Amino acid sequence: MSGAPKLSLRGVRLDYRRERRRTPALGGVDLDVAEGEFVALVGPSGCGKSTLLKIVAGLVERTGGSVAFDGRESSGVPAEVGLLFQNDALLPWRTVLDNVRFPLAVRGVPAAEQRARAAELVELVGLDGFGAFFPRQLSGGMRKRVALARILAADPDVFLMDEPFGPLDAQTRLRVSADFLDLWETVGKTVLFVTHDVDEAILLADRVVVMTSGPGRVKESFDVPIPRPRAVDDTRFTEPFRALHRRVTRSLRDEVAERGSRHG
Ligand SMILES: Nc1ncnc2c1ncn2[C@@H]1O[C@H](COP(=O)(O)OP(=O)(O)OP(=O)(O)O)[C@@H](O)[C@H]1O
Repeated sequence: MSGAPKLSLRGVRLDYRRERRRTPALGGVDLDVAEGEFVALVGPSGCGKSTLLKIVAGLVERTGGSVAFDGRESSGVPAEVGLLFQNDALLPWRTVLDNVRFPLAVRGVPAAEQRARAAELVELVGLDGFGAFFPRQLSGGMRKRVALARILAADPDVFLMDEPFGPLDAQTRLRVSADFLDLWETVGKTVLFVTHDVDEAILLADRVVVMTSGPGRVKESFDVPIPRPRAVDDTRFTEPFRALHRRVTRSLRDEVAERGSRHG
């Protein structure tokens, strides 16, 4: 092992072309994520969080800078990543089990093994008994769980998550986040997680990175001093949580205020 970070971004820039003008969306992002680290990215709306994730996923081509996994520069779609975006992207014509085993089939895992592993994962995410259901027969929270099981089946080195629990109602969101936290604490994979919810960022992450208003750059990084395993329900009422929440919120608020005065 090179000792390089699992994921390393240097000077990542992106300009969108809009009405023949170049609009900078990312203004040079530097960020390292260590192996097994969970980093939450927060920032003002439109600062380029989703764009950054898409660049790491190879879905959007950067205008400048570099993206490296384990010290190796990446271009195109990297094999290392698994995506979980707001849209759960389940295949509607496949059952829960068949959705979950899809990445295993793509990898050429023998059919019996696919079925056994998919059943195990479906149980792990709390959907035992729903394997033969189709996505349309499930609630939003259940579909998220299927998407989680599928990304666990794919077993990528780096999870890229863009407000994955965003569309859920508050209660379901809390439950799915708590379950995801349990799962993550077992698998310990590297995660880059975009959210606009400071509570969620602190509850889940090892580190919360605040971005500037667009064109986005890294503004500040806060270590989360809350031991694991964390109980989502209790953690929010602890003093370390509240103290960090204040600091992150202030950092974000200053950013929105600065943008207001720049544009005002
Ligand atoms: N396909 C596109 N073409 C042109 N401009 C785009 C495109 N996608 C995003 N943008 C612009 O790039 C900037 C960053 O967008 P992005 O969606 O990455 O921000 P975000 O921080 O994820 O926002 P939010 O928190 O509101 O989801 C915005 O100003 C947006 O209008």
